[in-house]
Amino acid sequence: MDLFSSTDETTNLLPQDGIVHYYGVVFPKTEADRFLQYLLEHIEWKNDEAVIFGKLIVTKRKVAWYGDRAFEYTYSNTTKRALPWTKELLELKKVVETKTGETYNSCLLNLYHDGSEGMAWHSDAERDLKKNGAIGSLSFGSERKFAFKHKKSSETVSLLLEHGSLLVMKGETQKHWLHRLPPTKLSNKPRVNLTFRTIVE
Ligand SMILES: O=C(O)CCC(=O)C(=O)O
Ligand SMILES: [Fe+2]
Repeated sequence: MDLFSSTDETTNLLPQDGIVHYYGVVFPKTEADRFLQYLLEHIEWKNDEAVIFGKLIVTKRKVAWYGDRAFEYTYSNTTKRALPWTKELLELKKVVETKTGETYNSCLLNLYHDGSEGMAWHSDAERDLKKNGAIGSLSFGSERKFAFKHKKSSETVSLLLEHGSLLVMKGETQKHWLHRLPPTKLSNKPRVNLTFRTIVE
């Protein structure tokens, strides 16, 4: 047995101040291909908007938000309302809940059309999110690098998020670490990411 395999769910990728587990590929290729196609075609993709220094910024990356109820969720100074789950999203949620041993009541989806689109350093610790709640992240499509940076020491940890893979961030990860999806010249294909979260009211 490979003792330090990154797909071993007991291996914490962070050296301290948080917990990140990479489960590797959790869907067979044909199933992952089918989910990618479904997500590209049937999710209600919208341009992501942010208000930065009072200016409205519209990103190329597209987003969608689904949940148990029509939750309102605020980030980057804009408010979004969750859509009701689809059958397929509930199927994916079930897989993430079973594998991670956690429950979730909402999901933020991101569509990166190609490697020119990414997401800048941030942490997911908005007011609406459960404090230290687990975030389960599924990736479909183009394989992309994902990186963590410690807020104080600037230490970084990075990994590749494969087609059909699962990652979980939990404990104090959001409090102490930033994460990002760097843009890359290595990809000209789309990627869809789903982050399952817990919203508190
Ligand atoms: O695309 C990813 O893998 C990460 C997305 C992310 O960090 C987020 O939605 O907050
Ligand atoms: Fe994030």
